[in-house]
Amino acid sequence: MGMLYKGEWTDQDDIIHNGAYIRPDSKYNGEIAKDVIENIATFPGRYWLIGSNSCQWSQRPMLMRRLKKLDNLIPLHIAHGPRLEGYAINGGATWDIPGSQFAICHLHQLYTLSDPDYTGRSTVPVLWDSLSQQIISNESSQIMHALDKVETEDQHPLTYYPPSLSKEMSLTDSWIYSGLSNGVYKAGFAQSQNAYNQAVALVFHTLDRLEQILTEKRFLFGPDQTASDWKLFTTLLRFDLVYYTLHRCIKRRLVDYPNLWAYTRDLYQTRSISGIVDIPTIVAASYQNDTTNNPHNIIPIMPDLDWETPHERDTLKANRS
Ligand SMILES: N[C@@H](CCC(=O)N[C@@H](CS)C(=O)NCC(=O)O)C(=O)O
Repeated sequence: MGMLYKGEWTDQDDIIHNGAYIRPDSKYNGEIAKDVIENIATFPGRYWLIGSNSCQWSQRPMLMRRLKKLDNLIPLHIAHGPRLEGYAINGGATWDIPGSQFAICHLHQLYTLSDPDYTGRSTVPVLWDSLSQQIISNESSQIMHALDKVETEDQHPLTYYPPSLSKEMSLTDSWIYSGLSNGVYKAGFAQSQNAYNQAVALVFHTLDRLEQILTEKRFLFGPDQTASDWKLFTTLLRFDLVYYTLHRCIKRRLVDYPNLWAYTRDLYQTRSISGIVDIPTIVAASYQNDTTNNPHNIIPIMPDLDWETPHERDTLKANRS
C-alpha cells in the first residue's frame, strides 16, 4: 500500500508481520485541544474533514458531523480515485488545499505539508486546519469525540458520550475494535492461513456476543444511541456488502443475526442521518479501493437487502443498561 518515509513516498509497507496485519497507531492521535473545539464553532470553514466512502473509520466523524449539525461549520472533502500513491485526493485530478496556494493529487501530500519529515501511513480521516496548514488529527475516534463537544446554538442538544457511561463505553469500544472493526481488516489483509483463521474466529465470536447483548437492549447501553453504537454501525453496515466477500468473512452474514440486522437498520433509519449513508457509493468505493483483493476493480452486484424494513426495536426502549 505504500507509506511516507521522512517525507518521501515509498512503496514499502510495515503492516504485515508473520502473515498477520498489524494496524499502526495513528500519528496525530491525541485528544483534540479545547481551543480547536471552540474554534470550530467560531470560525466556520476553518477546519476541514477529509474522508473516504470506502472507509468505516472516515464514516464515524462524517456521521457525527451530521448528528451534531456541524455541516455548515466543517466542510467535508471526499478523497477518492485510483490508488497510485496511497489515497488519491480528488479522483486523479488536483485539489486546492484549503487555505493554501498548493494543489495536490495524493493524500500523502497533505501529510508532508503538515510535516515535511513525516514518517508513517497517510490515512483518512483527517481533520485539517486551513489556517495553520496542519493536520489536527488523523484518528477517527478523537475527531468524533471532539465534534461531539462542539457547542453551537442550533446543534443537537444531546451528547453521544454521556459521562455516566464513559468507562463502560471505552471498554466496549475496545473489544468491538479488536474483535470486529479491526478484526475484519485482519481477516482481509492476512497473508497466512493461521492469521486469517484467528482473525475470523474473533470476528464471529464478537458478532455472537453483540447479538446476545442486543436481545435485550435497543442500543449497546440501553434506549439511547451513543458514539459506541455509531462506531459499530459503520462496520456492520459494510459487513454483508464488503467484508463478507472482499475480506472472506463468510461464516455468517449480518442478516443471519436477527438482532444485529434489526439494530443496524434502526441506526440506518435515524432521521437526522437520512440521505448521507449512500450504500452504492460506499460499495463501489470499497471494491475499487482494494487492488490487492480486487485487482480488476470489479464491483459486485449486491444482495437485495431492504434497509427500510421496519426494525421494531422501539419495544426494547424501556431497557436500561
Ligand atoms: N486508526 C485510524 C485508522 C484509519 C485508517 O486506517 N484508514 C484507512 C482507510 S479505511 C487508510 O487510510 N488507509 C491507508 C493506508 O493505510 O495507507 C482511525 O480510526 O482513524
